[in-house]
Amino acid sequence: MEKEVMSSLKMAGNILCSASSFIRKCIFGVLRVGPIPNHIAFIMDGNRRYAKKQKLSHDGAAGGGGRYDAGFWALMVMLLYCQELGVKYITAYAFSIDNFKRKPEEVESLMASMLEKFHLLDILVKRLAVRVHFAGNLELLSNELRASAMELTEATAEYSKSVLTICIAYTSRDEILHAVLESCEQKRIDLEFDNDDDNEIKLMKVEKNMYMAVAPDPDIIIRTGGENRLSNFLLWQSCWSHLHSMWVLWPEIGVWNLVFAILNFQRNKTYYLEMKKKEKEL
Ligand SMILES: CC(C)=CCC/C(C)=C/CC/C(C)=C/COP(=O)(O)OP(=O)(O)O
Repeated sequence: MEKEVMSSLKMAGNILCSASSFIRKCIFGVLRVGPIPNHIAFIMDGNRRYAKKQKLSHDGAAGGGGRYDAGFWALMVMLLYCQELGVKYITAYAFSIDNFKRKPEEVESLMASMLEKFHLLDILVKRLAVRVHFAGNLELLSNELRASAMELTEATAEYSKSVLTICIAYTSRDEILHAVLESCEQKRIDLEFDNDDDNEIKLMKVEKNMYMAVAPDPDIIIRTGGENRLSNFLLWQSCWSHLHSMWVLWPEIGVWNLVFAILNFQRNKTYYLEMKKKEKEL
């Protein structure tokens, strides 16, 4: 009897699974009629609130890193959906320089959790042909974590199906400062800069020194957790991005949230293009 119940349950599960993947494929097909973003960036907010809700360790004590497990898997699921949709670039704000100001035991457990996740990523991204890139001031990380990040970057350098950029020890102001200082240094040794360049060319040369230079500007920035701020994330790159904030906590983000964000982007883009066209006609 128990065996029969189990096999019926399994069968029901399979039917549900294939039905939901069929529905997802249909919805994605409809989405593809409109413009599909080339780059989506995520501000993954709400991990601690989720841990609290689930009564997971959220006080930074031993094992506190476990609270980011669900968040990590949510990112992997988003990566899969983006691949299926044809979104090539995915960027995740994993740890800001300001996060170093959290309680030391919390920072420590988060860093230990990151290291564990990098090992997992190493297996997952190779299967999915994803190139991993790290954006941020990696000098601020422990030697072990930095070495692991660099290994992952090198090991996936040849993949090109998608590009996953993990912003770690990152703030946008730090990135801009870094790019400007690098550019000044290049100008000092007269490497690339020409005083007669027009501003567009100068901007491009500064942009080349950004941590995010591997990716085009994001089309959509999705922030979970209900806040509407950019919190020092991609300030330079977001000047034409569609900002989409949602109340859902990051580990709870699902396919419908992504679909809704893309639909909003498509509506916004059509509106923006129409405005531009009208501007030209005037
Ligand atoms: C390898 C890799 C990319 C791993 C990703 C792991 C992950 C989900 C990191 C998020 C880290 C973080 C500080 C999120 C903000 O939520 P919060 O802690 O501020 O939560 P709150 O908004 O509820 O306070």
